[in-house]
Amino acid sequence: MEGRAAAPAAGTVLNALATGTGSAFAIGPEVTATVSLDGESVSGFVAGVEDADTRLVERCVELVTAEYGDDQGGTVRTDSEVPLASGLKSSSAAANATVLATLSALDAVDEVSRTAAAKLGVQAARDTGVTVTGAFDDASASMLGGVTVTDNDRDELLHRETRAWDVLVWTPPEQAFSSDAPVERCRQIAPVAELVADLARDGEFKRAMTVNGLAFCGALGFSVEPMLEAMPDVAGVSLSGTGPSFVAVGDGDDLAAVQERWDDRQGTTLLTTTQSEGARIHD
Ligand SMILES: Nc1ncnc2c1ncn2[C@@H]1O[C@H](COP(=O)(O)OP(=O)(O)O)[C@@H](O)[C@H]1O
Ligand SMILES: O=C(O)C1=C[C@@H](OP(=O)(O)O)[C@@H](O)[C@H](O)C1
Repeated sequence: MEGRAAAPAAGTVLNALATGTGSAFAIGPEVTATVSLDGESVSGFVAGVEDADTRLVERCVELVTAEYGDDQGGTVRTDSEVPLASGLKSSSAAANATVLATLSALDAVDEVSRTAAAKLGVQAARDTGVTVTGAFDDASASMLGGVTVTDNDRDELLHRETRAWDVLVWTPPEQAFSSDAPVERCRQIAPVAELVADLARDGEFKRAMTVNGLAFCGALGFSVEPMLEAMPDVAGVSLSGTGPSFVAVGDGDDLAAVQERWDDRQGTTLLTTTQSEGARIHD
């Protein structure tokens, strides 16, 4: 009994740590999960990462086999095109891919809606402490594709649209785990987050993410310089999640100008696009 599925990474429009309302958009790079249900306990592996914390994906397999199978164990392996803990929602993508791969291994894909599958991944993230709010914003964007706005306190989808943007990502050579984020400092910028949520619900995603980025750089102690370097050329740029990556959206020519500046920084830049199809199961 084997299943494989892939789910896209995502960038941030609104970080949910201030108010519980969040917004994110799916992007090209993916996390692929391969699940084999051939044992009693569940063991996880992350390709290329020796000491990775595999509890999230192991918990995803446990939750799915408990609800839709017979508590089977086995192995889950993830292959990620984005670095872990860099603000690009690898945790949500890994959880979504693992939930779908496990459902596929059980031949139970048609029994579960995509939204319900994303919520199982959110539950696994809460159970293993890798999230603050549950991050249904990131999970829904990765599972459904497009741009989503969610209430993470109720795990409710408030709004979803698709956008065809080019996307530039800069990832510095550091990690920032969301579970270590200074939540109280984020709550102090709640009035700004409410304004960003209003813009996002109206589909004004670019302006929303730029206001989000300026506010969350302040709350989380990141420099706003990468944003200032992008703002002459693009309307949408933000710190992604709790960092350290930044994302800028627009069209290719404008992003090329930003990429030249961000290429002078340490780390890597990646030019990709928005992704509107969401997670997919491999045959
Ligand atoms: N590809 C992956 N495979 C398995 N677990 C993963 C993967 N990516 C992330 N995770 C889990 O998520 C945690 C990082 O989550 P988080 O700090 O929210 O970062 P991100 O912004 O990348 O989602 C990791 O410590 C690990 O438990
Ligand atoms: O743990 C959480 O509840 C969240 C973590 C952040 O994302 P990252 O995991 O990318 O830092 C944030 O953007 C999201 O809205 C909520």
